[in-house]
Amino acid sequence: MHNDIKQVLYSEEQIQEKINELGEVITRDFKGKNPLVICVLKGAFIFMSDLVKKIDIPLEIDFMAVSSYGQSTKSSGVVKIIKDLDVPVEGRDVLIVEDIIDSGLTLSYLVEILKGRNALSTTIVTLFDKPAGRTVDLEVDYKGYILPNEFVVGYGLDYAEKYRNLPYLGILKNEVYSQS
Ligand SMILES: O=P(O)(O)OC[C@H]1O[C@H](OP(=O)(O)OP(=O)(O)O)[C@H](O)[C@@H]1O
Ligand code: HPA
Ligand SMILES: [Mg+2]
Repeated sequence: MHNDIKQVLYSEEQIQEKINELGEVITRDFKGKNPLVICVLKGAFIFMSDLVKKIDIPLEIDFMAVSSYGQSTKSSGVVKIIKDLDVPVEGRDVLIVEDIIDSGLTLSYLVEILKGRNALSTTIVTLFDKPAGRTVDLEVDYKGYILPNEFVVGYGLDYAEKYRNLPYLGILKNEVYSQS
């Protein structure tokens, strides 16, 4: 285990099991459709790559980079688009792939943008959900694990851009925050 981590919440194996389950359900629910699967960068990049391998229907992928946390453990409340999609979403069934939903601000903003561009449908899949952090109403279609109200890192999630490469999800030691 990394020296800055005080507790592992979900191991690599547990995460893969959950992704297998999510992939099966999504495969069943999207049969006959050709969804555009959107990865919300950066955090969702590992989940996206593991999940699409478990979705057994034709699909296309695209990427959008947004950021609201910066170097902090609290959302700035302002969601910035850093990279937009390459393809139009008009008339498409869109599946948005997110690593974590906390306040809900990032996704409520994204869903509004995609609806404004006339997506046929918008569906959300998140690997982790922190319902206690929510400040806006958001309907989430598929959730992996429900988390306690703690700042977590690993499996794509960062603190100040670090720890994304940890293969598990963990909680940082308190002194890591106080040092920065
Ligand atoms: O529900 P919210 O409170 O909006 O939080 C969730 C969002 O915050 C994180 O992204 P961040 O803005 O840190 O960018 P990153 O993915 O590049 O780390 C995470 O990856 C989600 O996209
Ligand atoms: N960890 C990392 N990034 C995040 C979190 C978290 O707990 N919540 C929202 N973005
Ligand atoms: Mg982040």
